[in-house]
Order: sequence, then C-alpha cells, then structure tokens
Amino acid sequence: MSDGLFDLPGAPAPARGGGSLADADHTAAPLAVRMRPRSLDELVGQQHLLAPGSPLRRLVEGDQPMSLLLWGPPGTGKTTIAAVVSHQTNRKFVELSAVTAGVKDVRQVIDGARRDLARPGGAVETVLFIDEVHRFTKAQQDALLPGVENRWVTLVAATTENPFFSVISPLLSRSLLLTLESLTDEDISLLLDRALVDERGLNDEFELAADARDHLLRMAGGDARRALTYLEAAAGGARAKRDQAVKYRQATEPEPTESTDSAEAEAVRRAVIDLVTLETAVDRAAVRYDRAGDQHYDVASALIKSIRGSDVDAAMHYLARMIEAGEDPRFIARRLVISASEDIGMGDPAALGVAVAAAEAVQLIGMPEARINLAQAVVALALAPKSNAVIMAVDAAIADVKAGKVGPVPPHLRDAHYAGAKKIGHGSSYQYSHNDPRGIVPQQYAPDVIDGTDYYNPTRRGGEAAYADRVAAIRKILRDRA
Ligand SMILES: Nc1ncnc2c1ncn2[C@@H]1O[C@H](COP(=O)(O)OP(=O)(O)OP(=O)(O)O)[C@@H](O)[C@H]1O
Repeated sequence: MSDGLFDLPGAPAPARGGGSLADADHTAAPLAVRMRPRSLDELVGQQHLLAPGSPLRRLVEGDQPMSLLLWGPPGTGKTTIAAVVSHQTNRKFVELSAVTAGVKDVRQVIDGARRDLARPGGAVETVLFIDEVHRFTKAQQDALLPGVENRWVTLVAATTENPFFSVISPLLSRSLLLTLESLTDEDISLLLDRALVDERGLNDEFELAADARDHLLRMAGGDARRALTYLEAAAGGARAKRDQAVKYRQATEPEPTESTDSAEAEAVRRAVIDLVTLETAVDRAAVRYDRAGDQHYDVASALIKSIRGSDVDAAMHYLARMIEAGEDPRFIARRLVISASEDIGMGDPAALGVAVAAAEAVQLIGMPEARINLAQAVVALALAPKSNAVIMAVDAAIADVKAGKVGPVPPHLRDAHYAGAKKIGHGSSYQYSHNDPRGIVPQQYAPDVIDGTDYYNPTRRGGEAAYADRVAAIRKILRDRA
C-alpha cells in the first residue's frame, strides 16, 4: 500500500472511517473498519462476483484494468471491494464522497493521478472511489469522464440506487456494472463470529448470547456495517457492566475465595453480551445511525406513510429529519412524486403536478432553499384527499396481462393507414367518437377476453367523486351496443 493515502491537499475527509485498508490498522477505528476484508477471499456473500476468472477477480489480479460501478444495498461490501482492488494491485486509494465533493475535487484528484503516472521514480496508479455517485449531478459525473476514458484513474463508483436512472450513460457504458446482494443472516452471523474472535476485532473477550445474536441479525437487515456497529456498541455496554460488577464484588468481598476468584477471572476474561445489554446499546447506536443518514429508508418510508395517513405534522417531522441527516433532496422529491400518484391519484390529480414541480424546483434551486419547495409539496400531499384507485387499476391490469389475458386487438381498432389494410378489414367499421353528440359511441375497445372488466374503481373521495359519476355514465354508453 502506498504512503500517499488521502494526501491530496484539500481532499474531503473519507466518510465513515474511509475505505483505506490502512485505516483498519488503527485500534481506534470502528469495528466495521477494523474488520474490513483485506482480500476478496475474506469477502462473505457476493459469490456471483467471485468465481475464478470473473471480471472482478481479473481486475484484482491486475490483468484487466477497468472502471467499476458497484450497485447494492448499504453495508454489503462496495467500499471494501474498492479498497481490495487498490490494495492488491498496489494502487493508491483516494476516496471522494459525492455528498461533500464537487467538480473541483474530482479534477484535483484526476490531475494528481496524472502526475503520479508520470512520476520520475515510477508510475503510481490511482483507484478513485466515489461513494454514493448517484448524488453527483450530471455535470459532476461528466467531470469523471476524462479520467476514465484516458485510464488516468481506475474509477470505482458505488451507488445504492438504480444506476440506469442515476448515472450518466457515458459513465455506465465505460464501466463494468457489478450488482451486490444483501447479505444473508448466515453471512452476517459469520462476520459476527469473525469479529468476536479476531485480534483485529474483539479478540475473544466477549460471548454473544444466542437470543442477542438473533436480535442483532434481525436488526442488521443484511447490512454488515450495521451489524458490526451494533455489536461494538453492545460489547462496550457488556464491558462496562462487567467492570462494575467486579468493582462491586471487590468492594463487598475484600478477601476473594478460590471459587469467586476463578469465576471472576473467567468473567473478566469474557464478558457476556446479552439481549438487554444489546438492546440498551443499540438504542443509542440507532440514533447515531439516524444522524449519519443510514436509516434513510426507514425514515423515508415513515414520511410516505405519514402523508398517506394525512398526518401533516408527522410528515413534516420526517421531512425535517431527512433534511437534517443530509438526505439527497432529489431522493425525497422522487418519493413525493411516486406518492402523488400512488396515494392521492385521482383524489386530487393536481397533486402529481405539485410533486413534479417540487422535484424540478429541487434541481433548479438546490438546498437549503429547496427545503421550502419540498415542504410545500409535503403539505399539499398530506392534506390532499387520498385514493389508491390508480395503482390498483394498473396493477390489476398488469396481473391479467401476466396471466395471459391478452387477446387480439378488435379489428376495427387496428391500424388502417397502410396499403391493403382496409382490404383485410382493419379499421373498416370503426366509429369516430366525435361524430356522436355525446362524444362517446357504443363500441368495443378492449380485447374480447377482458371486455367488460372494470380495472379502475374510483373512490368517492375528493375530486374522484366526480370521476366516479363520469366513469359510470361512460361505461353505460360504451356497453350499450345493442
Ligand atoms: N461482503 C462483505 N464481507 C465481509 N465484510 C463485509 C462485507 N460487506 C461489508 N462488510 C463489513 O462492513 C463494513 C462496511 O462495508 P462497506 O463499507 O464495504 O459497505 P458499502 O457497501 O460500501 O456500504 P455503503 O453503501 O453504506 O457505503 C466493512 O468494513 C466490513 O467490515
């Protein structure tokens, strides 16, 4: 590993302990960082990426330099893979977080990497790791392209969001996309065992009770960093409890007997992490996580559920939490746009316009001002009449299509614009709606197999009541085909 890690002037500090394997040597580093795998063989799960001869192996073995795009849930090994690539190929590791870095930082790293390639003493190659690349704007992502195209850096970009929506296509097409999967309970359990005994970790000083382990696995939800952070917090709690107990015993029994002595020696050697200790410690650790934004899916879900529940105050609270946690405002806006159709829909069709406008305002204005646009959308959505009739309609129709209910398009609706179409009956008996004074003619539009099926079942809430009356009247005319 080179000495020059993070030595760029003004380079932003690595987030959450950073991806450098050198960090892992500090005993003060968090447990998750100390336990970071040093080679691909220490990686658990992700077996689909690790077969001999796989692109990732070839990259690490150094014979296939290429940029990587790693897509997967938090705490599944994206930073770890970047660090292993740099470590095993003796490349310098530079990390930028897309949350705090800008175009200037990207250019600075790329310029530094070019200089390093031309070092008189021998070229030093650079792995540039960009965490949360989806939070870069298009312009910021563009700034990465020259470095990638000219191979001045090996870019490893990580994202928790679908890169087909969040990463610019020139970057997508120039990188190898690897998808990481959530870790299973068995994977996480293995990592816990390793961390409990390993010298880099808890060095066999703790015992994890079975019920505490089960609870830990449930709370980790496939995120290794979360599991190890909670384990570390619980170990701290168990150590404090044990020390207190020893002190108390020493104070009340100044002359230890042989049996208390050996029991104490064992207790001192290995403190037990039980369920109560874990739960107390995790309450505190969870608050820290929240601030770091790692609970963002839970809080985002609570925001949407509060909007659905029309609790405008709770919704405002969760919005504030997301903003304070440094959540990407575009992520918040996208959630609001979905909610506008999923939960309000035809209850107030204008809600979709409000949400899309807020999303555009976020792009135009940026934070902190865009918080006001987001807040307006949250209020409008929370107070709007609620209907899920739209999502129910489309999902029911998709379920039928998937079940094979498709059937041919009725001949009178088929394309009549090409030569010979009329001859085979296409469009011949088609009736033009505008010729009817009602603007609607009794005519079949759906294929036979679903003709007469009501997919859209309006509620009578808010503006949808008028649509409910209208759809009933329309269906009556359409189906009166005597
Ligand atoms: N597949 C894995 N095998 C072994 N340890 C892992 C794995 N994934 C994560 N870890 C452990 O969890 C810690 C955090 O993982 P890492 O930083 O690689 O996650 P990440 O996918 O980059 O997460 P994020 O998206 O939150 O940045 C690592 O330091 C390591 O201790």
